[in-house]
Amino acid sequence: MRTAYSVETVRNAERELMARLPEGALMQRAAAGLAAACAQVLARVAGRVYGSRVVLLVGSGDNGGDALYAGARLARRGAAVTALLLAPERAHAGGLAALRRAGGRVADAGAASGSAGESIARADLVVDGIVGIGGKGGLREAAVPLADAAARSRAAVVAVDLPSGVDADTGQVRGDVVRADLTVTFGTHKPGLLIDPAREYAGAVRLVDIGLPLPAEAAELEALQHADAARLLPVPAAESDKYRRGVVGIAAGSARYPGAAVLAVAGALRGGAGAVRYVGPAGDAVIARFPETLVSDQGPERAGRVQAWVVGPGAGDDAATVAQVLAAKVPVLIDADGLRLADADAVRARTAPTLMTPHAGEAAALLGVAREEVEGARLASVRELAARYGATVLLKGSTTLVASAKGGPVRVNATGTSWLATAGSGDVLSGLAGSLLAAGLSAVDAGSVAAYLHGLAGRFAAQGAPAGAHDVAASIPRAWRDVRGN
Ligand SMILES: NC(=O)C1=CN([C@@H]2O[C@H](COP(=O)(O)OP(=O)(O)OC[C@H]3O[C@@H](n4cnc5c(N)ncnc54)[C@H](OP(=O)(O)O)[C@@H]3O)[C@@H](O)[C@H]2O)[C@@H](O)CC1
Ligand SMILES: Nc1ncnc2c1ncn2[C@@H]1O[C@H](COP(=O)(O)OP(=O)(O)O)[C@@H](O)[C@H]1O
Ligand SMILES: [K+]
Repeated sequence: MRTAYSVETVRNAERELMARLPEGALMQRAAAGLAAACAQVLARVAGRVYGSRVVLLVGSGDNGGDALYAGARLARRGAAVTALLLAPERAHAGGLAALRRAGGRVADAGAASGSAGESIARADLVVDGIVGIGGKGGLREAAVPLADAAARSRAAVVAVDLPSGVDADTGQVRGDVVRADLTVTFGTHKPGLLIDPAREYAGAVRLVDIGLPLPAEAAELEALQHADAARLLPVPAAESDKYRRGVVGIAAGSARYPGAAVLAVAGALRGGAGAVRYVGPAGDAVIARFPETLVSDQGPERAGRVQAWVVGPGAGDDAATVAQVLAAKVPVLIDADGLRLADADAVRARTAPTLMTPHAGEAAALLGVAREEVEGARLASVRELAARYGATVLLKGSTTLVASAKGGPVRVNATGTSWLATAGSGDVLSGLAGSLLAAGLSAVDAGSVAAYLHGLAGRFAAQGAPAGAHDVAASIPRAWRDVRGN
């Protein structure tokens, strides 16, 4: 499991560790890891470190200190290193001395603004040490021209700890920020490195272990890795039969949107339940495509036993079906139209697990805010929804988040691809997650494993070219095999 911790937790761990270590030791660990990563980047973009041109953007805190010490290491290996100081009188004194000793140049970024831009334009590598976890808000005015010059330059940009200006704890981006090709982060991932919009500015992320003592239960975010997903996948045993594997009920589709039913069933059939029951007006379309589906034209109450329900994709205005499903004593996944039609009190009153799967627009409607507000503050939004509804909430998007009403770390999924932004792919996800619920996974596990498989399936289906939602569903088995290593 990959984890991310809040700035406050990182600071506490830093204090605890610093008390046991000689002064400056932590920063040296960070700088060593940073310099090694920079050397690899230089080998790629300039052929080698010796003779390459490196510009350090140095703010007034320890983030700038990391950049200066790493710059000193690169200078000792023969790189021409120039540090541009945003606040010369407050730049990290030890780092500055080390850089000078190693033969690096130092300039005042403000006084030399024209030549600062030129050195950035000619650089092979720009190291962004403007601000890290001590930052508030977007970049300050003085730093903006440096970030702009770095964005225009051909140089690779390596961010120290975080791309300067992003919010470490929330992933929010207010105003200007640095766009990095690589972020070298210390001790732990920060939430902003895993959640959009900030994640997008971090580029690839490399974690340098500096020995921070971080308690597992204090994590803000968790991201499943292959081994975690593999452990959670419901795999049938010799004594399994279709009922023991779980039956998932899909109450979806309408005369207007029969395709949503077909796609939800397509996802459900690949999710690990032993059987898929469909109720609703799109039975003919479902059977024509998937003859293995158990189709009923009765409502959910009379459809026969299921271990979990999915309700809502393409449901139109069928509030009665949503209400019937919510009254069921089994886990329920509510998606799409179902989110609009579900009575909030009925959701809160449920005793079996509930998993709601809104995209940002649907989440905004439920919260009564503008869509941009949800997109800019995804972590707070998903937590707020989970608390309001007393349910597990999976917020879809480029980084999908899954929050439990009980609190605890929020799961973040990073397997997706923007090719998944295609009509109907959310229907596939809801069927897939419903199937995992029926197979016995908790709501958080079902949601996060489904997002994990769905993201991988999207990659396999697309491989750099457009794919339809049915292609995504058809690639789910490949995602399973990939996760299980066979
Ligand atoms: N924690 C750890 O374990 C370890 C941490 N380490 C490193 O320390 C870093 C944290 O250092 P830090 O605490 O000195 O804060 P930092 O990020 O340099 O920023 C503070 C400075 O930025 C300024 N500033 C603020 N907002 C700004 C903005 N929007 N735009 C521009 N400037 C802004 C602010 O100015 P002020 O408000 O004081 O005027 C202040 O001077 C951390 O990210 C990591 O790199 C590693 O060395 C080893 C282990
Ligand atoms: N830019 C993106 N990057 C990665 N995944 C995305 C992106 N945009 C959308 N997705 C994923 O695609 C799916 C779209 O679902 P949804 O918005 O419900 O679409 P629909 O209602 O058409 O099925 C979700 O799983 C979402 O997480
Ligand atoms: K930075």
